[in-house]
Amino acid sequence: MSTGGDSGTGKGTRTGTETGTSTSTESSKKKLIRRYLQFVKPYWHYLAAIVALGMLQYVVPLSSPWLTKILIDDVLGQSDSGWTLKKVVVIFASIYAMSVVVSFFKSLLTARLGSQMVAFVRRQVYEHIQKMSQRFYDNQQVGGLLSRVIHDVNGAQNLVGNTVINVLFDLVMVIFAAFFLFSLNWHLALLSLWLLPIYYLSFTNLNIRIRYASRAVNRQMERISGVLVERISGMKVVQSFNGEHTELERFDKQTGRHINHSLAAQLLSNLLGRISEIVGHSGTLITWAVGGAFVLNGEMSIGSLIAFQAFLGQMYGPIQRFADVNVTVQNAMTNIERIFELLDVEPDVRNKDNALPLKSCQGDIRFKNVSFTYETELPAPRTDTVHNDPDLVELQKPDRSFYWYPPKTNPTVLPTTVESRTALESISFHAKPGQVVALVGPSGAGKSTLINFIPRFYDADQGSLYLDGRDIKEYDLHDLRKQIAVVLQDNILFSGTVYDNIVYGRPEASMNEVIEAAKAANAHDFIMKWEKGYSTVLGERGLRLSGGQKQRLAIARALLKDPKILILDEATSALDAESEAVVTEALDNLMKNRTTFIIAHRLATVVRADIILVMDNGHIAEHGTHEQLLQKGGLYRELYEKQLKAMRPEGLEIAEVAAASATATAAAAQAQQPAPVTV
Ligand SMILES: Nc1ncnc2c1ncn2[C@@H]1O[C@H](COP(=O)(O)OP(=O)(O)OP(=O)(O)O)[C@@H](O)[C@H]1O
Repeated sequence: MSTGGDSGTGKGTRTGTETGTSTSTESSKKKLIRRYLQFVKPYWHYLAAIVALGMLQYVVPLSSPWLTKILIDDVLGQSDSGWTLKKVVVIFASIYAMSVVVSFFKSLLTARLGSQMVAFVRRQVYEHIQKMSQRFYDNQQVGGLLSRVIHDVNGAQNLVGNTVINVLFDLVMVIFAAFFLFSLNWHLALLSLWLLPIYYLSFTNLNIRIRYASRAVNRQMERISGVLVERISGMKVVQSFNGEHTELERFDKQTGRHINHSLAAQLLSNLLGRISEIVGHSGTLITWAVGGAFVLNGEMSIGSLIAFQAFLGQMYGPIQRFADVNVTVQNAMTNIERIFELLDVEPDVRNKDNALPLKSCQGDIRFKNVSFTYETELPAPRTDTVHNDPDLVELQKPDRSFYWYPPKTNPTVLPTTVESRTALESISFHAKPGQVVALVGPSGAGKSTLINFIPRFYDADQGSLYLDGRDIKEYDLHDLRKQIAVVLQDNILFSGTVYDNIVYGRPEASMNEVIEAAKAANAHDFIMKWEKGYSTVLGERGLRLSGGQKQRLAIARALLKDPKILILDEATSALDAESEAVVTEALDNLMKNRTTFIIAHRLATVVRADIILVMDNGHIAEHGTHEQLLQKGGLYRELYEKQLKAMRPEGLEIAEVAAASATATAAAAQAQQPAPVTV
């Protein structure tokens, strides 16, 4: 076991690997925003229109103080400047009307920009995670991933949401307001704005803490969804062990932490808002006191003072609004960080640049010195808590010093440990086209791991795999997988109709081909017994079907694909005798003329296999045909006798069971002469 990671110095050191959603090396806020803008780029025309409308919208707050000044000094003060009450009111009315129309369209476009961008980003994230190998999924909780695809993508949208965009316009207005303030009375402007640097320092120093709290909020949300998805899918286990109370307690604890982090962010933001309020009020007080004195001394007109106050409001108003929406902004920034963290993880099973197309193949498979180690990345156990709770809060905090400059807010890397487990060591064998390779051996021996290399669910750490004499990594991954069908023990059927599930094997297949495949898989008859036949809708993961029915649909799906290579986890143990017979027949149909790798559970399969690989502790302990291995008297014979013993009815000797089993499989065995084993 080795440890890695960073204990929270704020330096993102790990780059993307598939062992986890490691932290992006993109560090600065600017880079983050620049990357984020790539998401906005396809919708630049919306953005341009929003900016144009935003500019128009600010005609109201910018022109109102001037018009008010004119109203007070020129119209009500009855100067002879040519302004009339009617003129001023008409201009006010036109500006207000324009503002309403502009606001309407701006909100409409902002909403459109947000929702289209969300769909675009979500698609990119989904496309990316589909490219990931199993190594990536080994280290992920489904709910955690969901949280990124749904929650973080939604949050990231807030950066182009109405409130935030308004704040950006507000900031532009601050510049205009400052200009008008200085042009009205620069002495007063300097006096009323001197508190701004204090606000800036408070802002930068509180902001980093808000960002850290937001990160903790999002990570905690990821944990909550991870556990929720796991527990909801395993509700049967929860209920059967009366685990509801414990689960609720855990949920309360997790959501409690989420609330605490959210409240911390809110509190900090609130504090910032109030500091900005104090600064704003102080500016206003100074203006009334000093500006009032100026008016009394005749150095300033009443209209100018009122206009000055209005512009000052437009200066401090946006600053305060920004402090208030800062939580949303910081949260959106951490959502974006988390999306990039995911997008930066490079898939470790990739297509070569000039990969060979593979239209058809013979199905000749050779493993040469293949070794593999699983690496599981886990959160480092905490040592500083009483309960050592695995999903406990963040360790990362900004260091405590007060910054006299804007502090860096690089994402931190959570400390992790990597557990390594060698699953296969130096595996070599050769399966000729059409041969059946049976994998037998004790639990945990490495049988499932071995078959995962053929469709490249994983790539071997050492050694190579050859298909028709070429390294499989040279072939186009998509083409390679077209040649292979996988039927697993726990076959997953998707929500949809029976037809949808079978045609998934080859989407361009005709209805007749689907029916033929279902017939060969012994599934047609039970499908036709249902009122809606092939249009019957299956529940999530095909829950409405029995184990045998599910398996036969999965076999039909594989048959429709018509692959040259077949991978089977032959699970018939859960089936009753009748189902086993029909599933066995379906499997036999499926295996015809294909190179088949089968994790064999039934004696009949093992006996008939061309090559039996007896796996033990990541090695091939023995190999050969059934007879050869029996004669050898090693691990295979031991396993074989154990299985016979388990099958033995009361009072029957092992030899008699073996004879019965041999008779049962004799016909099939005769049809298929064992081929010489080449290992
Ligand atoms: N995703 C994984 N991450 C870490 N270790 C794993 C993973 N999958 C399997 N292992 C480990 O690799 C070893 C081989 O497992 P594998 O599933 O290949 O065995 P198996 O022979 O198929 O067992 P079984 O017959 O019980 O299914 C075991 O020690 C197992 O704990």
